[in-house]
Amino acid sequence: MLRGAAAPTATDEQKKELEKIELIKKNIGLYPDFPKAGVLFRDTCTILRQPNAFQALKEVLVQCVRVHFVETECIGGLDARGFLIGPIIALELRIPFIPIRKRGKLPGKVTTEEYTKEYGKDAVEIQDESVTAGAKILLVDDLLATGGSLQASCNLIEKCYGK
Ligand SMILES: O=P(O)(O)OC[C@H]1O[C@H](OP(=O)(O)OP(=O)(O)O)[C@H](O)[C@@H]1O
Ligand SMILES: Nc1ncnc2[nH]cnc12
Repeated sequence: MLRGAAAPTATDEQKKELEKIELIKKNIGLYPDFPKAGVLFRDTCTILRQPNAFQALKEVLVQCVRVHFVETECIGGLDARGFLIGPIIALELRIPFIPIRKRGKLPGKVTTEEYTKEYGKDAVEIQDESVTAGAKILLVDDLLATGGSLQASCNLIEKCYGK
């Protein structure tokens, strides 16, 4: 910024976006010591009880994909809470939604990846037939803690030759 120039002000569009983000944040439930001592559990499902907040979430995420992830060809969602958010984005963008599930839930030929999370171990799976080689898949979930679930899901996509 030039010395003496006025500080840039947010456009009306940006202000609306920030209001939506505030509304979303306000509607996330906080539960200390769940499911075990020392974990602050952020309950994103509380957003779904407030249609205005849920609508704002959809709009913010769809806009984010349109602006920042323009090459997206598929949305991949993580079990279970990524299934609440991913499909509404995919439908709005008219692109496929691919579920990444916990071990043992998907039929047919699957690829598996094990990982460690904030409070335990787990494994995720994807149906091999759901990934076209080279497809650009944007992964969606409600929350990052250690990042283990998301990293494992990225590994899965790469094992199946997706991007
Ligand atoms: O970044 P991480 O440490 O991997 O943690 C984040 C993940 O943990 C939660 O899911 P969880 O595995 O508890 O499953 P759920 O959605 O079925 O409750 C959350 O919805 C993310 O998927
Ligand atoms: N802190 C947290 N809140 C909600 N879900 C979680 N999954 C892993 N860590 C979590």
